[in-house]
Amino acid sequence: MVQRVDTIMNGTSRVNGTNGHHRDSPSSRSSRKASSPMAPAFMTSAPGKVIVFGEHAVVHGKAAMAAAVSLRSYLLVTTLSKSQRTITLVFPDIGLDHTWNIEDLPWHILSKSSRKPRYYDMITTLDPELVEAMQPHIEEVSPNLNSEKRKRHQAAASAFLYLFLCLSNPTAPACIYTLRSTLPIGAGLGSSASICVCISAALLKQIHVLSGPHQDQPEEEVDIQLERINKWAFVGELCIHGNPSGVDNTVATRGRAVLFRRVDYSKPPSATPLKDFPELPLLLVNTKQPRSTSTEVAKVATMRKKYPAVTEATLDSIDEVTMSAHSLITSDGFDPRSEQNIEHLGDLFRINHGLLVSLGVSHPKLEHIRELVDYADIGWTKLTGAGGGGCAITLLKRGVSEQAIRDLKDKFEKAGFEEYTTTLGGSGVGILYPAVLHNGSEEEGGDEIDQLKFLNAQGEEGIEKLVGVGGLERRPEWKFWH
Ligand SMILES: Nc1ncnc2c1ncn2[C@@H]1O[C@H](COP(=O)(O)OP(=O)(O)O)[C@@H](O)[C@H]1O
Ligand SMILES: C[C@@](O)(CCOP(=O)(O)O)CC(=O)O
Repeated sequence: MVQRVDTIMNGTSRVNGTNGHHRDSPSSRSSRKASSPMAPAFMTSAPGKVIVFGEHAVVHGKAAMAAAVSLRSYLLVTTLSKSQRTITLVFPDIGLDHTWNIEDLPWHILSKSSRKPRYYDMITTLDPELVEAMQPHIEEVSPNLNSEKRKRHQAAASAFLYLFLCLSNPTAPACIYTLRSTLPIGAGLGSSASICVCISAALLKQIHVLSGPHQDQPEEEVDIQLERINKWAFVGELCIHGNPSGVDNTVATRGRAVLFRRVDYSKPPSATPLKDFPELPLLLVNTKQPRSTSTEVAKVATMRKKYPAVTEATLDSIDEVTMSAHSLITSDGFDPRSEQNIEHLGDLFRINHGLLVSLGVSHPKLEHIRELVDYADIGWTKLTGAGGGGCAITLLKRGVSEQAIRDLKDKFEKAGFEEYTTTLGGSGVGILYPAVLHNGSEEEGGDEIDQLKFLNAQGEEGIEKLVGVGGLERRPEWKFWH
């Protein structure tokens, strides 16, 4: 590990924010040799997701239905002065702060032309030699933490470093990558995918291979940019999870809601956008029981090995549930206000959850949420995401009284659970370039979002207010590929 020198934390003099843009006088422009200006600070952002139907089965080629949530991750990229040759990750949500010397990184592995992937390649597996060459640089990340925290740090650092090595080069500008998220980490809401999308979009932007987003961008061009971001986010997910289906990064990239299926991992998945995804009366509750997606996914793989026929039949049943829900919500007469339609979806929630229980990926705390809802008799509950802890979603029956919901929420609170207010089906990946908002002030250049302000923003509301996008905010300076 190298000592971090002169970063934005201990002085802004060498940091190139937008307000630090060189403004040369005409005479200095003509007398000085032209040099490429430093890039302004910029931000990327991507949402988390809820899987409404089909988690785990989707890893084995079955369908899943998922929608973006308004909780999001945000990455601020700050370029340092040219005299510096370091990249720094500042990920305060997990307490990670690490610096690498760019020149020390294992570029030699990628110097063979057949090895270095191109930014437009489709990568479906990690290069074992590159993973091995990265190991010493990953092992130096937070070596003194307990194993659980170290794993978290090293997983996030691996995803970043793998993408950086593939997409960047030894002459890359020194940078600080500061990441914050309003998503709970490791709770089934796709936090890892959302950070991978932020990282992928930022690195692709830095090597100038993303066009737009801009108004009137043709649909096919929009699609190419989104696929480019999504493909590399999937590679980041491979580093964190080992065996991701790709549904999380697809929703985090594209936003809205999708019906997703990946049968052949060497080919792109099919992701059908669900236009007009209904506004469902949902409660989203976190057990706060930590767990890891890769452990839960491995449990199902073990079940499949031990009991192939039974497990395959269970996964097929989940597929049937997802497709039945898809037929229902895309049918002409579907109305989320109809008692009958909601009851039909509720039955599918219950069946899907039961099948996940039988795969061994529930947790007593998830069952406690389900019990509380069942006792109150006001809805249907299923786990969402990998399970083993994390979050559950409850679909509320029509006509449930406010009081009954309040009583239930009290019980959740007493049990130590946390409820989130979020809307489904929001925007996917977005970019704020440069990281400046025009807050109605007349000052030249607007208000720059610098690292200090970003690190000091308090909670979900503080972050959204500062960066100008999320559940409560939608500033026009943010651009999305739609
Ligand atoms: N805000 C964040 N900051 C840094 N790393 C993060 C953040 N969110 C997620 N991660 C990375 O993703 C991992 C969680 O991934 P995972 O177990 O799949 O949970 P989830 O269901 O939330 O995606 C963390 O251990 C960490 O490495
Ligand atoms: C269990 C799974 O279907 C979803 C995992 O979601 P999350 O990482 O718990 O947010 C795995 C996957 O699709 O890659």
